[in-house]
Amino acid sequence: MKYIEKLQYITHDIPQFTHIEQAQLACEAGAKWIQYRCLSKPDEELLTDIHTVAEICDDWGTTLIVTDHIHLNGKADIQGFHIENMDADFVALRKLVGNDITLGGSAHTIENMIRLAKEGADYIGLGPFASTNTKPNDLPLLGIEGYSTIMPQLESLHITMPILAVGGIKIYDVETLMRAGIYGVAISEAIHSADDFIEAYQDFYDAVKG
Ligand SMILES: Cc1ncc(COP(=O)(O)OP(=O)(O)O)c(N)n1
Ligand SMILES: Cc1nc(C(=O)O)sc1CCOP(=O)(O)O
Ligand SMILES: [Mg+2]
Repeated sequence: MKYIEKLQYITHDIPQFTHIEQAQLACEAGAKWIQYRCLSKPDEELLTDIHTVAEICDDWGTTLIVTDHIHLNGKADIQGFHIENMDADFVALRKLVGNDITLGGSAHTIENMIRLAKEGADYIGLGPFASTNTKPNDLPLLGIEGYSTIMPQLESLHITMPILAVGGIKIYDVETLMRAGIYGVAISEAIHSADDFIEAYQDFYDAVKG
């Protein structure tokens, strides 16, 4: 099983910080895992951004995951991809990228999770926990009840891969989520919209590590 970090910072298109600035701030705060999530730029601009983010991550010993854009594999120093498409064929994706690249998938239900586990994803982002401005969607919110129901079901199915909660998580939610048995959390807004980015990241870090 690959090592997966418990706190993942997801970059976002926001006016106050570029993706590169977010990566720099997160690394300065101690981030060991960054997911570069930019769905608005053409490949050439993406690669320019990603090369710089990869250099920052390399300097700080931070893992760089890119959301989607798996066709960029091999074109920059990227350690893995988080695939948004719930119907993606992870067996085919694994064949494409090989075993060394981390592949994460999104899930909303236990059925999604069983399929991702069978198809060899390395971790699962399970959400949305609560409503979020980062990715508004119509999906039912899982809330703490959702995680408390799903985690024991996974255990009884002997699915042991890391499960990260995602979507609208605030600092005061982390302790209860960890108690529900999740492995970690993936956060964007509560960090990038905080008065102090670095302090907010570090508060999440402390909460996740317990
Ligand atoms: C760790 C992690 N978990 C979940 C997501 C969000 O995935 P999803 O909502 O499927 O992605 P988008 O459609 O919003 O791109 C994530 N990015 N990371
Ligand atoms: C990319 C993404 N998708 C989500 C979903 O729930 O589908 S949450 C998310 C980003 C993280 O959320 P936040 O900014 O609220 O921490
Ligand atoms: Mg999605």
